[in-house]
Amino acid sequence: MSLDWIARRGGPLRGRVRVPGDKSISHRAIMFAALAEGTSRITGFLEGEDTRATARVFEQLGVRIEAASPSERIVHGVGLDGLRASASPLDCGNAGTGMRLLAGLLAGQSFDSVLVGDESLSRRPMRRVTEPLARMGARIETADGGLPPLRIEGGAALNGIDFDSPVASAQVKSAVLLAGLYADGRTSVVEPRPTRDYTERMLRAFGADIEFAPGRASLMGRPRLRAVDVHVPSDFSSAAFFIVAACVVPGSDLVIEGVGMNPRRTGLLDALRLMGADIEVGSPREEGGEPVADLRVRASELRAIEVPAEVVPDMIDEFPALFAAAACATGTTVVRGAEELRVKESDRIAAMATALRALGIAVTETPDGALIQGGQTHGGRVDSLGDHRIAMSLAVLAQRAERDVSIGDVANVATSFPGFVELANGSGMALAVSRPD
Ligand SMILES: O=C(O)C1=C[C@@H](OP(=O)(O)O)[C@@H](O)[C@H](O)C1
Ligand SMILES: C=C(OP(=O)(O)O)C(=O)O
Repeated sequence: MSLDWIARRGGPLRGRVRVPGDKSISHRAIMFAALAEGTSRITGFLEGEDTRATARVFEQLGVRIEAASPSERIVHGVGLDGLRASASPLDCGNAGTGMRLLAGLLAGQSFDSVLVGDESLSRRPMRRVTEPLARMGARIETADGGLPPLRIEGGAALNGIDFDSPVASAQVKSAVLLAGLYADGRTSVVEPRPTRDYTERMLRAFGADIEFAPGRASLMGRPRLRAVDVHVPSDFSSAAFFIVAACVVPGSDLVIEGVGMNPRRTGLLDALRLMGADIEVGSPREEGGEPVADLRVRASELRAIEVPAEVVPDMIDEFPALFAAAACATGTTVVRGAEELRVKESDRIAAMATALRALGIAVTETPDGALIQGGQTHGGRVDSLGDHRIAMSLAVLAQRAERDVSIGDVANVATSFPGFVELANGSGMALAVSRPD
């Protein structure tokens, strides 16, 4: 069913909010708990469509998972060799993370599997994982052009490799490491720039023999994984929409509680501070082995910047929100080295450039980024192209628009951020849901 929003200038953002659990950690918690021996309890689990799809896949593979209460899962692990074949294809929905990590994990099984996804996922490149996995001995067939579905042949004998990844991607690194769990010997990955390290941290917590440092990881095959409880912190990428909204809506003073602050995720804070944002990191602490904090954000006048290349992977999912901030800043913000944005749920450079222009903001696209000239946002009709992060970023920008902004095709916000509309309205934004047909 098609779903639109009508967003308009709201009041200042005030009070305290808590956003849902981290998507990357929730996917991995289900996967590693399923492969462990014993029962793991996951709290703070993201009740999003992406992570629920991953849980359903493991149920199809014979793992019993109880939804004890909202945001809680009890996973009855089956051990490294306990998964069973599924008679039907495994549907990863909209989730690149789900499909790419599962490709590595299923390459080491004794049975065949087929991974499918929705229309958006079916357009996303999979050779970046199937090529290194083939070097390990995996047998995976893609559709033409290296696209899903993925047909994975079971029974392949995998060997560990030294993989020099050409792309800074936690999904690629993780796919190789997950296949490495089933490989003979050691599997090592080196990255061109460090990416999020949840796979490494969690595999260690589950008992794997793994060494890692920013930009590199190395694990021994055939470990014995033992159940542990996982607490999932709030997702920095979901907090990002509230951070930017509170920066740009005059008079705002908002606290976002319990936000995951893994340094491989917080590049947006660096970028916004360079732009003159007023963001305080309060009560830094550790929860479930991850740094978390309460962020207090007050409105300020933002200035354009050139986003430093080294923070790009640390804010890869935050660029749509940064584009919204740049549209409200004085001067021209320059983004480079972010070509990965073109292969996300949508081409996020093109999607944001088109939408911003429709709202009166001058944007020049480049192959690996954009130049965004801050200015007054008009009203109008824009399309999120079914991309959750584009939809939420445009809703934030609309808080500074002269007139109503109608945002098309927003249903996929449920993949990463169930309850966004209610939380946004509760904090002071103005967002109404409409069903055009
Ligand atoms: O490993 C992960 O959980 C993710 C890695 C990133 O993708 P890439 O690995 O393609 O950069 C990110 O964009 C995605 O939202 C989640
Ligand atoms: C890119 C994203 O996720 P995935 O790759 O898992 O679809 C995202 O959530 O922004």
